[in-house]
Amino acid sequence: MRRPKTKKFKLQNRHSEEKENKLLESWLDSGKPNSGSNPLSLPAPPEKSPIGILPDGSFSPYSGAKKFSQLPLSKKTKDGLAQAGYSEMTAIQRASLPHSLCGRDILGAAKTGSGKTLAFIIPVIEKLYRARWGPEDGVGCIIMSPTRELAGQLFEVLKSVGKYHGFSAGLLIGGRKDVDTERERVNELNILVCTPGRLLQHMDETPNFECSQLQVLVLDEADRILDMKLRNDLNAIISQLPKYRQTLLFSATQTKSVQTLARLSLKDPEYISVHEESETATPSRLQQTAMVVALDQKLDMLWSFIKAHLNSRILVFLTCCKQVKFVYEAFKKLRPGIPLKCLHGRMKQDKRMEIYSQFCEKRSVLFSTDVASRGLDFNKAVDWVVQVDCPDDVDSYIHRVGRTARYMSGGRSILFLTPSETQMLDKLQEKKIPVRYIKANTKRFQPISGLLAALLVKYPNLQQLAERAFITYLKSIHRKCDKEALELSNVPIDEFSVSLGLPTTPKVRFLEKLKSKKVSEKLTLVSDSDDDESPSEHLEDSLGPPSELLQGSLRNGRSEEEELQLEDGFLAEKDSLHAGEENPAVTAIAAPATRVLKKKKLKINVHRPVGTRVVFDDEGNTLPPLAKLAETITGADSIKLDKDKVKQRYAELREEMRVADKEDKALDRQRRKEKRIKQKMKLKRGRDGEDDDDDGDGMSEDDLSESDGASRIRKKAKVYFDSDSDDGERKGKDNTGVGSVVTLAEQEELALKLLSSMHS
Ligand SMILES: Nc1ncnc2c1ncn2[C@@H]1O[C@H](COP(=O)(O)OP(=O)(O)OP(=O)(O)O)[C@@H](O)[C@H]1O
Repeated sequence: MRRPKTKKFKLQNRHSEEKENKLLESWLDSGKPNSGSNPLSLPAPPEKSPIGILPDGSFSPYSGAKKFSQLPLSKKTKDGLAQAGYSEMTAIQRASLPHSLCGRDILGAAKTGSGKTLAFIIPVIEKLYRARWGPEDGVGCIIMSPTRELAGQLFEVLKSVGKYHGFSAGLLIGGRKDVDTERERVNELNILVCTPGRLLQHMDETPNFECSQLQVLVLDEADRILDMKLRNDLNAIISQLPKYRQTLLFSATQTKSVQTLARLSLKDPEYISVHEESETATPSRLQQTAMVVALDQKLDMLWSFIKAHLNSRILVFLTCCKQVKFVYEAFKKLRPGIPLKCLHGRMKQDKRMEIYSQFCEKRSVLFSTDVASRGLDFNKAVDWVVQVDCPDDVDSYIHRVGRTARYMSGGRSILFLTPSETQMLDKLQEKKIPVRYIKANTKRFQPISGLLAALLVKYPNLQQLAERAFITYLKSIHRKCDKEALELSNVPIDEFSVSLGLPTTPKVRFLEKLKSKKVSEKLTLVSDSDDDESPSEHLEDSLGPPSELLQGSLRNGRSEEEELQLEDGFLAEKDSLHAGEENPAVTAIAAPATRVLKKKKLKINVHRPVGTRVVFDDEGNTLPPLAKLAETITGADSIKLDKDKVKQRYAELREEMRVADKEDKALDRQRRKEKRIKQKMKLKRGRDGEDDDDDGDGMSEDDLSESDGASRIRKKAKVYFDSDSDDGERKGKDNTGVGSVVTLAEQEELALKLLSSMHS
């Protein structure tokens, strides 16, 4: 019943909109303001605006406009913009708004933090306003984002700029439980801000949900939404949208692939890339640095970095959720002196949103996966972006570092690269990304592998996290190696495991399979060719570290290295740059191949010492004795760990364990004694024909453990005072004259122990 009315209404709307668009286009095409009647009383363009040239060669009277107030926008939008504090336009807004307001399809590209959000929010609001869109018209616009946090952020901008308009807008993102409430309301919404998955869920499951009247489709971070991972979702969504619509695509790394864009059926899109001629592809106020850090020193370096920047807001990127979880939990226990937070895709949505807003508000360190790499604004207040693991590609790098130096503010970034990842620097250079090569200040380098090892002994859960982080990281490296034709055998696996504090290198099934596959391939080759070389030589070749490859991938020409002196002094000074002494990065650059071999040898010595007792864990893995573990950490590591500290920590740990063991034994003795006494009492009562309720109040042992401390002491005391004592223990009489098996001092000690166990 509602549809025909809506359609009629829509036709009228379209008619008036087309008229208005014609008017605007005539302005744009003629280069002169239209002096004729204006149905929406759009303001005339500024009289003395410098005339700009549009990509199609025509003049635009608005391209010279610098302020939003100079654009033909509705008063409500202008008020919303003014209220939110936006007056001057940024480059991408200046360049794209004259086109998008005319209803053209846009492919917008501009650096991170340059204001692309307003470049699509304004035309969306204006389009619906001019079409006099109402609740009965249903969904008029869809704004899609690849992540939930970004969708939330876009929704906030839409709310603030569109606050004087009467449109209904909704945020549809996964991880929210109120799908049913969404279902009831989704048809009444005019603007949907969503992630592809949730939108598709509504398209599939919500009765009567349709977008047949859609006017504008916006893809923020378009290249990400169009890439392979979200490909199927997007295709399914597009198939349910009308072809007659305006499409706006924005990203800092815009795709120009015709094949990709063909799926969106764009109509003569305007490609607007405002920074294409710019000297750099990243914001000019962003200071970017990179340093070579061996894989097994990354956590040490990260810890040292955090300790040196306790007054900064730091965003740390790691490859996977498991790494984020482990590093967050481990660092939290080590207490660096700054609040720590973590964000990854496996967290509950409410928690994710909470962390996101907390990080916007407070100085802290946020460990995150790439879920925070795109679009997030974090209140423009991130001081440092630290990439502990090399990003997958240059585009990912651009988006990650783009979380700082946004709009007018400055920012810094640092990228840790292992010796085999240094080719990334060349790729960045090719794409006009100025990264300075620096070194760490060795004086501020604080190794933590020993502390992590101690933590893992103390907290078994943390050990599990470490193992998972270890395996997942290797998997991610394996995937990368596949892509970039690198050898996984270059990765110092044992050293990496030790650096996470793991007592033994966990078994990695896929690695073992890979190794056996390689060995069998080699053996087949040997048997095929009538070669004189022994198979064992081949075997060694295939398993040994191909050090040449590692060396070959290193950058030479160290004279080109630049160093950055920062006031915090974390980064190295020039002298130490060339000294190559204690700096782990220097060691890694100078002789990576020999170092790996040396460490391999050491490792073998540590794990298979002749004549040493081999200890096995529950799963049959060999465990080095604790002393040997210390050797592994202190002796094998070329980064000169603080041996004394490690030893001292182990001594402390041993002492703690000794005390705990003593207490356990004492408790166990007492329990056994107690049991014997109870048994005797039972026997005695049985003999006397009494009820066998030994406490007299009907409480079981379990009840006893649940009851409050005072009654526990009373009950225990009762047992001792009432019992006979013929078990060979020292006998005594208390002043009540009742027979007792323990002395007063023992009773006091027992009571104290019970109290302390109760508190712990
Ligand atoms: N015209 C403007 N005047 C003042 N501040 C602005 C203006 N436009 C945008 N900003 C501010 O600039 C910051 C970055 O804007 P926005 O998030 O839109 O950047 P972006 O280009 O979309 O970045 P990314 O590529 O990372 O998604 C925001 O804090 C926003 O409030």
